Amino acid sequence: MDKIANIPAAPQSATAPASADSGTDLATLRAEIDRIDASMHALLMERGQIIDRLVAVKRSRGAEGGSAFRPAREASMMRRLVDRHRGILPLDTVEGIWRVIISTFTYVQAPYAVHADLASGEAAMRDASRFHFGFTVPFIGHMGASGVVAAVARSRGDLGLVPAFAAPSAGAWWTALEGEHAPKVIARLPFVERADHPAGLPVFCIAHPVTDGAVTEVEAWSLHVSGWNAQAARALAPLAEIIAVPDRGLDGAALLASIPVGGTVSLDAVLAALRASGASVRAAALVGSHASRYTHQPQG
Ligand SMILES: O=C(O)C(=O)C[C@]1(C(=O)O)C=C[C@@H](O)C=C1
Repeated sequence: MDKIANIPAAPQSATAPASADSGTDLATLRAEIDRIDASMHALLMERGQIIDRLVAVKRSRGAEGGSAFRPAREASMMRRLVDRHRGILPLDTVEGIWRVIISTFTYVQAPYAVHADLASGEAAMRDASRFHFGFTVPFIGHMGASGVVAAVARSRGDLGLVPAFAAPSAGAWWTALEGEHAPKVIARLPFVERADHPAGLPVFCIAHPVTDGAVTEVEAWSLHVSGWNAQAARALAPLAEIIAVPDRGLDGAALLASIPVGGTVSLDAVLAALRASGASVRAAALVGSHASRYTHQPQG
């Protein structure tokens, strides 16, 4: 390993743009590419050694088993990566490479599977899962969000992916996250959004709650509302992102409300707006949290 890592630095001339008449021949440039590839590979292997040490430190601190996925850390890494990226390599590629690196190093720390709800369309969900978690992590499809939540609940450290929008037949799947020991929303993907994201399906990532490394920039609240009406829906729209499905038992609706923490709108403001529009809130339960949605603004 040390031998491989010991790669001579690039000569200054090699980093300058080459023109056809610069005298630099193809063989020299290919030697540079080989040197860089070997260097990147060595760095990945070195990253693996650091992960070994990180696992030892986590164990010595009594980290519980389960998933090694740390959403706060990953959100911050992905934001920094896309913000510093420059050059001709497409951002989608850079992001995809790092998603595979991080997710696979998460997997080698503690194997996990990704359970995905395919009911709203398999292709986009499969793309999202493979983009964010790579091909080494097993992918298990389910026809419906409730199967995903149940599989995650049964597992030690598996992740679940459910569309983060009102999917026609999904029902109020988030109510299964209400119990104290139930899985919770721990992330919303993609970490970095943009209009033409190659795996841009918005998904909630569900897992047994992480005690360290959780991110609470946006809270996900399950609300049971009776007297749900069009005025209530209009009143909430500017306050919070809402998924609402009819709840016939209550003559109302079950809502999943995503409310930014420390912002201008609080849960109380959402509840007050519901009451002011004639609805009444029967129950409210925190069913998880995730990082703020982060939109990448392309340079230039
Ligand atoms: O930082 C950690 O706790 C890690 O486990 C390392 C690492 C990574 O490969 O960079 C892997 C998994 C986590 O989700 C975050 C980051």
